[in-house]
Amino acid sequence: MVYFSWSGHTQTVANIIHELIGCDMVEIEPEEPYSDEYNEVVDRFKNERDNHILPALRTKVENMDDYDTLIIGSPIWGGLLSSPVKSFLSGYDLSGKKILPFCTHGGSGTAQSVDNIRKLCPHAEILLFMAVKLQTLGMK
Ligand SMILES: Cc1cc2nc3c(=O)[nH]c(=O)nc-3n(C[C@H](O)[C@H](O)[C@H](O)COP(=O)(O)O)c2cc1C
Repeated sequence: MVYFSWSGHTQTVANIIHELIGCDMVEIEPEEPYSDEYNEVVDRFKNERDNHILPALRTKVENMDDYDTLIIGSPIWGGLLSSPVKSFLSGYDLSGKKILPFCTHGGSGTAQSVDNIRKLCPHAEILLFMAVKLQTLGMK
């Protein structure tokens, strides 16, 4: 499983899945961390979105060939997959692998994130998608 989480919600869900199934788990970390300030994150995200910027990542999975199934967790940002998860998916050839995506969001559901994954991984098989609303986690 790989996931990115800015404010901890996606990490909470990742931890629950990890506890249930005991898979390998890797957190996607950008080389330049996102600010702790919400407004600054929104500005950076908009710049990345509008200029098609994929942030460089510190995280590398050297043995991707060892896995045939990938669980991918992302917050929804502006109706999209978060930029670091886009970066991650664009960095590997996931052809022939199974992808089980999940997202956390504040109300918009999966929005365009499944389409984002389809475009970035055109030859992967995308299975069940899970969307978790913050309120479900007891968060606001
Ligand atoms: C830059 C940014 C954009 C967001 N855009 C949306 C959105 O379009 N729809 C939505 O439901 N929630 C949106 N949210 C809320 C997050 O999806 C939600 O808080 C998510 O659970 C955060 O996950 P995290 O704590 O793992 O970072 C946005 C949050 C941020 C920081």
